Amino acid sequence: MNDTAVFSISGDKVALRRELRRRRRILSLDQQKQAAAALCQRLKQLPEIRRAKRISLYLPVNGEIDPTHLIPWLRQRKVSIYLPVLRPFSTNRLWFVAYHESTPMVKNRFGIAEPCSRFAAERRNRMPAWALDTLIVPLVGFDKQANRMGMGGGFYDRSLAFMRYQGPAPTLIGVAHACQQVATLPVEPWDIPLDVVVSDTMVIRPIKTG
Ligand SMILES: Nc1nc2c(c(=O)[nH]1)N(C=O)[C@@H](CNc1ccc(C(=O)N[C@@H](CCC(=O)O)C(=O)O)cc1)CN2
Ligand SMILES: Nc1ncnc2c1ncn2[C@@H]1O[C@H](COP(=O)(O)OP(=O)(O)OP(=O)(O)O)[C@@H](O)[C@H]1O
Repeated sequence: MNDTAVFSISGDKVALRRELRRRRRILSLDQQKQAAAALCQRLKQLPEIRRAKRISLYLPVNGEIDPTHLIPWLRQRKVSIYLPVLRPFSTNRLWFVAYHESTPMVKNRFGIAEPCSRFAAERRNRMPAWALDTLIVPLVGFDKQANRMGMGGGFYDRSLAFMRYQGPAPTLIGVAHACQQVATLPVEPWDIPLDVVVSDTMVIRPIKTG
């Protein structure tokens, strides 16, 4: 199962990322659908989701596990939903922009749908990350300590760097397919730790030390 341990020992993040992205991309439509349903079942049970009033999630691409089944449920519960938007004039940082039924959408430079720039530019349509209750973060890989690997742009790490300091902080929930688990991932100094990882088959919380 964890046949990629060899990659993490060698520290070859680029090769590991490529392999993990391949794994999720080759899942069949049926496997994708089942995984999304199982993921959302688990997410709905989590206290960090049930008590949240402001949540960010993402629109999946290229085999990413799909958290959007949560949307009707969240809307029913009057939870405000936000999407990550590539922040203009800023290196690899995100804005979190309101996602209503009527939010005008465009594709960003990675081909991911996001609220259009005119909508996102209006401050009233955005929420600073510290004011969100919970972020659902897309993972490329994770390990049993809930360490994460993302797309490699450092978007989430940069946008959440404020969490190193005292102050209000959202709960971070990483999500991925079970096949994206590896034995151990290298932890980088800039990595912001997740509170929990949820896949279609399990919920992993890091063992707290210190
Ligand atoms: N669905 C989704 N939305 C998201 C993220 C994500 O991981 N998933 N992000 C999380 O950070 C941000 C976008 N980050 C990204 C970082 C790198 C690449 C990337 O490397 N894409 C190409 C390169 C193609 C190109 O340059 O056009 C690739 O897939 O090889 C894509 C998105 C914000 N929105
Ligand atoms: N707070 C930060 N300030 C400046 N650079 C950062 C910060 N966080 C991460 N980076 C840079 O971003 C790059 C990508 O980091 P990494 O490989 O950990 O991405 P990732 O965590 O997989 O991506 P993402 O956060 O988008 O999911 C690294 O070169 C790193 O130096």
